[in-house]
Amino acid sequence: MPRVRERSPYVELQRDQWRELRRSTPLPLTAAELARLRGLGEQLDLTEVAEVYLPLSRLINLQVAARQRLYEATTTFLGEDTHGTKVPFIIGIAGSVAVGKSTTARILRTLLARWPDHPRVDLVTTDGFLHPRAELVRRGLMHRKGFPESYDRRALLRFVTEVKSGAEEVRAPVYSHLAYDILPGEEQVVRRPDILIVEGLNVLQPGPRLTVSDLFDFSLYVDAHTADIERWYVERFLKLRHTAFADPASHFHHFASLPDDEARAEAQHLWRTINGPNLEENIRPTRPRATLVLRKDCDHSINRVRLRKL
Ligand SMILES: Nc1ncnc2c1ncn2[C@@H]1O[C@H](COP(=O)(O)OP(=O)(O)OP(=O)(O)O)[C@@H](O)[C@H]1O
Ligand SMILES: CC(C)(CO)[C@@H](O)C(=O)NCCC(=O)O
Repeated sequence: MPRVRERSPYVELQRDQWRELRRSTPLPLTAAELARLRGLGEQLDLTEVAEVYLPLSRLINLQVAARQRLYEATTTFLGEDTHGTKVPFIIGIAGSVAVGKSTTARILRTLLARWPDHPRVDLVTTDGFLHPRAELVRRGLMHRKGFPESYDRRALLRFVTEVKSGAEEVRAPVYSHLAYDILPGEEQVVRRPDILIVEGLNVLQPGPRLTVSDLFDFSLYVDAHTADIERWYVERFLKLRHTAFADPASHFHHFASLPDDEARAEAQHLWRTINGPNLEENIRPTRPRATLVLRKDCDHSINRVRLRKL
């Protein structure tokens, strides 16, 4: 049985306990589809989808229905009629750079969209809400990319508020890792999804005013030991030399021809000066706020789950 910590709002489950909670949820994904969703360096296989992501998909499906009933309770109280309106269910996914958030987000998006009750699932990453490079330079923030102040937090809050309010069309800016900048003129359009997933380093940050996390109906934190995440970051950087960095248009193209030891030193420098401090100072402190923490082992596999029950 799941172990319940006394006087704790959380319940911790080992993977073999968690996987039982899938019940009869079917696996609607093939190995080929999974390969397309898997990020560079991720190890995730169909067994992990079945054992970890299907129970999660079932839990969220139950919570979407419950959230709708809660919304209807408030409209009844106000003496209004919902006219069958559904409020988009908002999911936040937080965690360090290189922990595998974007793979988690893509898998979850695909699985949730296969339930007949909520087929329209959109995914946005907060990368699009980074200030453009010129603005970061102007504010002296080029070495703080990914820190809370490097984002246009007001624009992100406005975006999610509009989606949740049922706006017909809401637009988000688009970031490119290749350009290391926002792409001028490009946008992502979101049209009344049943579920919106918002993935980003700092999405669980609280604030003195309303923040985007206040609009989340469910949130996930992808967690691992810092030393493992640093290693994954450096290994990914080494691999990117042969893929993304090889493109002459890449901001990091000058790293493509670096030998292993020099590339490793560059990656470690970026980690130790930017991404590591951001994890310790800003990202990990938000972990207690997440509805669910997915804990990864040194080989990327998810071995433990912590659910906020209360
Ligand atoms: N400099 C880069 N050039 C090209 N692609 C990159 C670069 N950095 C990261 N990527 C790719 O972009 C994707 C998302 O990376 P990003 O840094 O936004 O998220 P992350 O949090 O580091 O990754 P993850 O999703 O693994 O947690 C990853 O699949 C990664 O391979
Ligand atoms: C765009 C972010 C902030 C988040 O995805 C990150 O990938 C980033 O660019 N961090 C800055 C340091 C680095 O290049 O890894």
